[in-house]
Amino acid sequence: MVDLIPHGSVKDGSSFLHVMLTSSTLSIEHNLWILRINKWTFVSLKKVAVPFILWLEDFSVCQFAMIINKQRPALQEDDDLHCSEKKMASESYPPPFRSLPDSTQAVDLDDQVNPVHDSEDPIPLMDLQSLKLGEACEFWGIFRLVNHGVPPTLLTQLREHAKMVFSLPFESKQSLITSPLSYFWGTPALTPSGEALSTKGSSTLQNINWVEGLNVPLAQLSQFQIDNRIIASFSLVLEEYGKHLARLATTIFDAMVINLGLDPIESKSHLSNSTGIVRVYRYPPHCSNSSSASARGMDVHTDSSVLSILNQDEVGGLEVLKDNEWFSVNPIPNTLIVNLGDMMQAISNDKYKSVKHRVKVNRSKERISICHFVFPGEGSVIRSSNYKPFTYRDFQNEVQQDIKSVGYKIRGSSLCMILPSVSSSELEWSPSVVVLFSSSFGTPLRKATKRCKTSSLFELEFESEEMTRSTIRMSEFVWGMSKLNRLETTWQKMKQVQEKSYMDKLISVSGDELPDKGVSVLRLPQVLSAFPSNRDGNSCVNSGIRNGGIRSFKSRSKSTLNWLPLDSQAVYCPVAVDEYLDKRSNFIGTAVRQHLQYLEWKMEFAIDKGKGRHCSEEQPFLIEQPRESQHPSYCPQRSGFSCHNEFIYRPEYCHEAVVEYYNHAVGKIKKKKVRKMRSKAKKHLSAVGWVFLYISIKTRNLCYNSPKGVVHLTLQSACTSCMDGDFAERPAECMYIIEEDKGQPTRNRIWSRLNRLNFQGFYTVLLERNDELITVATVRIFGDKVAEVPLVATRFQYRRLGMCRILMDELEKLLMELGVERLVLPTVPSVLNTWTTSFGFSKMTPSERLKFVDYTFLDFQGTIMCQKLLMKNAPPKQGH
Ligand SMILES: O=C(O)CCC(=O)C(=O)O
Ligand SMILES: [Fe+2]
Repeated sequence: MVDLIPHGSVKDGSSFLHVMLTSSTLSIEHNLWILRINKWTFVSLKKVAVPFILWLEDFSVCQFAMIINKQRPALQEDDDLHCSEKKMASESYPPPFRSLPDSTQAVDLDDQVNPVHDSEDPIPLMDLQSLKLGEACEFWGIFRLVNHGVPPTLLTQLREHAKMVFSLPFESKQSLITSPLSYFWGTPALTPSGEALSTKGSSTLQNINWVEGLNVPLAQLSQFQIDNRIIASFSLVLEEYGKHLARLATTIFDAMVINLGLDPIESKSHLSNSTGIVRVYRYPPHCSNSSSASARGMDVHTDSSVLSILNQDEVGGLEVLKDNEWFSVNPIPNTLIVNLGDMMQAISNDKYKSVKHRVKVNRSKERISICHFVFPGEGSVIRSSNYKPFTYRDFQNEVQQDIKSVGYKIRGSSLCMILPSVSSSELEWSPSVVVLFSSSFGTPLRKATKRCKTSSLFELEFESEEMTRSTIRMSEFVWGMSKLNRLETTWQKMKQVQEKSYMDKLISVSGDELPDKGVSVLRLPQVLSAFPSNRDGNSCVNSGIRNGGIRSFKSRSKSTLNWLPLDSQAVYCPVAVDEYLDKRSNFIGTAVRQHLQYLEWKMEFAIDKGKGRHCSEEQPFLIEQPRESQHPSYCPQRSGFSCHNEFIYRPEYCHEAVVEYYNHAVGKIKKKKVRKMRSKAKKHLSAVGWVFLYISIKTRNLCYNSPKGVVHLTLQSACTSCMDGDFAERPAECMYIIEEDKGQPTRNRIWSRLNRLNFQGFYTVLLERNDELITVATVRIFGDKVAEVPLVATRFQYRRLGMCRILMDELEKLLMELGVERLVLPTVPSVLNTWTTSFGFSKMTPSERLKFVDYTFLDFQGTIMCQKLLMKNAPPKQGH
């Protein structure tokens, strides 16, 4: 059945708007919201005004929403929605992840055995502007970063994009995600070309990691043309993100070099941002049960990187090991997690710690995380007294060997890492109390013959000819053991070997040395007790690390008042200063104070008079001090102004502000509202990629640079340009619509002066079966000359079943009955063929398009206009 529901039939005074949105920040599940809208279970604009996209491989890029001010859907329907969303999400998972057991029955056995401290957040907190790294790096190997300067909108946007990419059907992800990106699942262990290793051909899911991911080598992103629109737009956001993260990595690394007293010149090559890789992960929900209790999001590991910087969503699951205890790294909005990798440990000569961590999957919610890794530059040799000189490539080769043989990385087996540069003759050896066997060192190890009295080194005897003897550090010894324990076959082998009395004893060490507590290890405490307690050089006392970033100042007052330092928190928030100035108030709010504190202003107050005063060394009172170093990635090459003049606004999406400010410019708004609007409009411009530069710091006059680099000298001109600019110029999510006033139907307001943003006259065509919506299209008829169908969408589960054809056939019949000559629609290039070969459309030539220049068709950037003549087959007209 096809219903034609005219939007105009809504008579309650509610305004309605069709919103075409070309951005892709919402996940595909929002499809359902739209469908529900068309079922007249309306949602408020707030729910749907966020940009979204529907990607329909069969047809076209379709984006739409109809906004009507009505009640929220009933609760029951919400549940239904949740179920279908779940089902749909499940179809996007790799097949082994699709069964979603009942979460209420799940018992996490692991938790009982291996308790995790998650009541509070013990992870050291660090302010990028005043990094106090020592304790965090030495004892934790991980810290939480605040004041990092990455816009919160970018962090969220990235995760939303990621969600959408992961929501694509599993098969599409496999075929669409191509070089330089790669898609993997079941393991985070990849080859250098980004291919997953261990899930292939794996018959057992026992050791599978409950994760799927994208591997993104950042430096290559801009060199490849990505055809798929969702992935292409995701890669643009990733590029933007990568620039911020490169800035963070450099700042943190430089601070570490200073903290470690290393030579900054020599250390430079130990971190190369061109090596930056982003891994985007989705952890589907999973309930541990008896058959798959071992399934984890990610097994215990250390990162091979110099630094890893993590952006995680609100679900949580990351845990780190410290002093033999697991701690949850709780999700805290707008903070990033920095963890140190193996390379940093080596560079620091083991002073800093490459932290062991793992990810637990949530029972009912999927988790998104985005991890950025940086490595030493190609050929950069790491030299330190604990290790033989090696390059990252050497290390990586060893890691690849591990992955090939056992499916995961064993840090200690990397030979270049384990061979200390000290010569054996310098050490004082005693006979070893242990003898072990392991094939995990690449070459069969026969026994450990001697143990060093003064350090945790063993001398080993190998069975191979080319390497007969070597030394090994205790930790590597243990890693080797753990590796052994993970391999059932080796266990067998080991037993045989034992029987052959190749080994005298097996040893074990305490759990913190092992990558996984669950592995079975023979415990011989008496052997253990023979080892020195500092066997890994890592013994430490629990460190309660202080928050960084807050500088306290001594009073320099010469007045008779008793001036005391004001110790407020330092928070980067320039817009607070701007707002303060806009209001021209004498009241300095907390946010301003925090920002000034951040800029290292002197902050004092006098108790007896209840006064406060703020001044910086060089600047007069409350003059904003732009700091180039904070946001180098914002530094636009695109304008003639130098970037130290840049003024950074806290981005806040609010299209309405721009519209309002524009309306003010054309004289429609009262003056007193203007100040507030101005600041909001600027925030919005900032959120959609505009950059502000001071023309003169003294007068605080700004100029406004559009994302394409066009400079505007007034905010009015910037707002007008932002509203009226090309789709190409304007970021996609910038569609200037207005939200209904709360609960009150308001005037129908169309916010653009442009015809092509006129959304009146649309009809929604629905294909339903048994009250279930299958396909929808949006159609607008321009008299009998032409009709347009800018949007067609079929629900996931009904795709590729010819449903769109049924709807289009019915629609065409209907249009023909109405005497409409021609039907046009915009299509993305990749599905042009479908429309032309299966649906009888043809590409419109430029001259044909010109004939319709007065018709305000909705067409989207990157789409091709197609047309189909209807009247040639039209049945004779019936009298109306
Ligand atoms: O997803 C996470 O939270 C951590 C990922 C991780 O540890 C890794 O990619 O190495
Ligand atoms: Fe990791």
